[in-house]
Amino acid sequence: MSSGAPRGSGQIVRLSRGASLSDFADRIEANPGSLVQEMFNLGEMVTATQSCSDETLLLLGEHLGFDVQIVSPEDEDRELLAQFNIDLDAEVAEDRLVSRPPVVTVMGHVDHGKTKLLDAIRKANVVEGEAGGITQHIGAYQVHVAHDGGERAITFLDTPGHEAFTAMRARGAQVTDIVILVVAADDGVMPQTIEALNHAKAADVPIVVAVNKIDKPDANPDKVRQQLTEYGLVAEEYGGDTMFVNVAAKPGIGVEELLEAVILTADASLELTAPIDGPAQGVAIEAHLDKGRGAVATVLVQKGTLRAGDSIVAGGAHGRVRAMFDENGTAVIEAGPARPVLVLGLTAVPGAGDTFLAAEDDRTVRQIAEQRQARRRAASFANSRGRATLETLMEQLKEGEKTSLNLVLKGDVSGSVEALEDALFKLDIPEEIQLRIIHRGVGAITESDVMLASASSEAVTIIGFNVRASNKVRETADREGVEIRYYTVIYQAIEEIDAALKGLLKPEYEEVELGSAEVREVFRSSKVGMIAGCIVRSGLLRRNAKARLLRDGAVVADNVTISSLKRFKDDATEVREGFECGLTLAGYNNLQVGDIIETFEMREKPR
Ligand SMILES: Nc1nc2c(ncn2[C@@H]2O[C@H](COP(=O)(O)OP(=O)(O)OP(=O)(O)O)[C@@H](O)[C@H]2O)c(=O)[nH]1
Repeated sequence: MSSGAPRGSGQIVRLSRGASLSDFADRIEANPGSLVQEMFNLGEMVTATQSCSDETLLLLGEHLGFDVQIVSPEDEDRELLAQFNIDLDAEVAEDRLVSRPPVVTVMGHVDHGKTKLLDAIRKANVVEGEAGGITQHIGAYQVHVAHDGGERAITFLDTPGHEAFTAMRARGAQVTDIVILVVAADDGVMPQTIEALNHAKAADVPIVVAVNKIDKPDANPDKVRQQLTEYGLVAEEYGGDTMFVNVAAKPGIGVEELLEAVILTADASLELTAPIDGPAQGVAIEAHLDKGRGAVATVLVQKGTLRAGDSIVAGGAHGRVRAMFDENGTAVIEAGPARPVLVLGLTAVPGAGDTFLAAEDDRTVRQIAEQRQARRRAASFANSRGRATLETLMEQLKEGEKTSLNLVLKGDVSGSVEALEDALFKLDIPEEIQLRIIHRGVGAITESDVMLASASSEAVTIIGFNVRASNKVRETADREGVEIRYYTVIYQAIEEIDAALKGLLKPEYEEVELGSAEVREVFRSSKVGMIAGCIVRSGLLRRNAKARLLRDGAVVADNVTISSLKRFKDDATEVREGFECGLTLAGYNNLQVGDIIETFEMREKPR
């Protein structure tokens, strides 16, 4: 059956990855309907505006006699940069290369000690002797270790876990050189150990195994070595080529040996060099909007040197580097390869995994950013055309065809939102359920998020990852019947959403908010540390209750306890709305005026 679609004789048709039949029709000056008909004849039901797989586009091209070439987003970006005479992959003369530190990501099963290990490594920054200095979380940090009579640097990405790793890879950013796979010696190899290992293998990244918690009485480090041989990781002492190091992150045992193993692995299997001169290139690791400082992004320089004052573009954001800081909050004026720095001066928040580069002038970076934004808008428009609209979805729901879980994702940094989204789409979702992310963003949960959710359908849940909603927004949510759930651990969010999807969600405890207070004054006491003078804004505060601390709508401390509570000079067990009080938080000593203290209790949830 002929449908009137034109036939080619081998002409090249370039299509963006995920193009629709309509896009294809545009290129060959055909009627989109004719291509739908052709696909139907080939046995596939595809609508004109739906985003197509590579296979579909290639199949149709072959059938019609066109040489379809699918252009990946990375290729498109290369072509865009070429217009500005920028070539990210330009060959650099051997004598212009310098060796650079390895970049390491820590992965492993939940609770096996990734975070503790990252902390221990930070503290073991032996050469610079920064002990006592307070390092800030900027998404990455560098340590210096003594090696072979000299000094070597190692860069750590300090968002542990493979979610962030895969989210970056999904954007085409290959950042990690070495993976430290943490396995708790008392627990052994667990499902996420294998997952992490597979991610590292898929990315062709060498692994160093940190056998952790060897201080525990039931630790069995040899068993870990044995278990991992089944997955192709054979310890050197067993004749293999993977370095295993016994550590105990909590008391800080074996950290130097582990760092030594990282250096040895880098030297044995990688040639880590990069040009140090020329405009900087690299990857944005995480970014967020700061009330006072605007867009704040941590970038990892991969080539060249980034300098204060440089014009840069990161994803669709551009600007001039107003100031740069390292993980100790110290201002830096230049950053070479493998150096992570926090950058101020971008006009917008880039995504985690977005490439960044410095260019000649403001105009170039602005034009690159604008073109990227335009391309993204076009791509997301194409996607939304392909997806069912909310109306069609609601019709389906009414007809009982499909159930859907609609989510709005809000997080403190773009990396966490992406990691969450990525992990969500990897869930094994029952067929009759649709999972939709109707909106995602960085920052506190706002009135407009709630309105968006309530306008959509009944089944919208807002997920706050390390961010909260203000009392006012919460009231709106209650009124509109919009559910808001808060998480601080990706794994936990995923687990609960997974359970919700499968209709199994029956948490035994729920958080019941007691009240909130605003910090009006802070003072230090040599005896009890930091005291906050507060006014209770809603509900009540109770001594020994759990609390979390919010600053500009973001959670800065969670799960702390109100350790003392006073009205004037007297100890109080409770202080109610409208009253002033003084309090201290156990485990948190950096209170600031304007901070909001939210307190809550865990209560058994009625079934
Ligand atoms: N005894 C002992 N406990 C440890 C050690 N390392 C970590 N822990 C404990 O193990 C628990 C989990 O450690 P984390 O560092 O939070 O583990 P994680 O892998 O980052 O966990 P997730 O973020 O939940 O995936 C904490 O209670 C730590 O105190 C260790 O070397 N020895």
